[in-house]
Amino acid sequence: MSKPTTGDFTKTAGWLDWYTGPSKPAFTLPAGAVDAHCHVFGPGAEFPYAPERKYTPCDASKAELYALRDHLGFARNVIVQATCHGADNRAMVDACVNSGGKARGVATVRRSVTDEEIQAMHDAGVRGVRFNFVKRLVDFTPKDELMEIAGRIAKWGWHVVIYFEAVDLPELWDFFTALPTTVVVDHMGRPDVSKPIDGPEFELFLKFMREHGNVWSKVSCPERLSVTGPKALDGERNAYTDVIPFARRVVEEFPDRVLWGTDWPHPNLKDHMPDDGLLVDFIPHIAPTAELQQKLLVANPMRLYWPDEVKS
Ligand SMILES: O=C(O)c1cc(C(=O)O)oc(=O)c1
Repeated sequence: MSKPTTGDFTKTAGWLDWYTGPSKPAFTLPAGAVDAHCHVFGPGAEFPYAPERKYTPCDASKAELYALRDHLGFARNVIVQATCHGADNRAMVDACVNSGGKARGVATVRRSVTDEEIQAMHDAGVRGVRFNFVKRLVDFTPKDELMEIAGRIAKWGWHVVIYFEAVDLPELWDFFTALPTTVVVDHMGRPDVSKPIDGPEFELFLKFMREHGNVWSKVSCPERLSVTGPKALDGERNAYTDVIPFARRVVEEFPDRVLWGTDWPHPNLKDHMPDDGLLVDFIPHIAPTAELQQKLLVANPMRLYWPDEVKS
């Protein structure tokens, strides 16, 4: 792949561009595998970044995303609205519409969104909204506004994707458990993997899933969560070993409510940019059997995003 462009925007200082030469995974993805968490950025010249954004990325276009999908062996993508586009969903919607039915989307909307706009996004392939509670990424939105949005999108059968950090779960608990839809947690609720897996923080996350059958989790982003590495670079096929017990625990306890995604183009990484092929090789460490892999990569995302294509 060629080097990422940036258009007229100036990238955030220290920005790490996505990796242009991903390896072929050694792990063969099951047929029909879905990369259930990835983004597009711009291109800024066509889809400008939002004025309220907290970072300015390099561009990551739909064509580059489709090329990565094919290279890694995925059949489909779920494209999650990135915060650098605010509530302007045009880049994400454009990437869904032009995918030939191979992409679904998750949008960010404000209270002012109209039913007609929701319907148009639904027709384009959007199936959820994202509520973000990570303070470095977004300004605060009142919970009553979010609850109103959740109530409205439920009519389209959409779900709510939530992004938060583990330390904030106690404070957000009552709001999350009151949501009326399926709720999908980004990146396992960002556990601190240097803390014990049986400690109170991760235990609270497991209790959240255990006591609420509508809560799903993405077991993604080991490259963000890992403290000890090793990094998914230079052929390393045993990367991010400190994240494995956490992700595997979630996959094994809740095999029917987990999703996996590359998180390409990996916004805001500070330390290194992983080789996406080696990230795919992380999957069998957290989903060690063919049955778990089939659920994580095919059956679960198909049930949530392409239910019409699932034989009952
Ligand atoms: O941790 C992050 O920085 C991050 C940012 C975004 C976004 O800006 O939308 O999405 C993610 O999945 C992760």
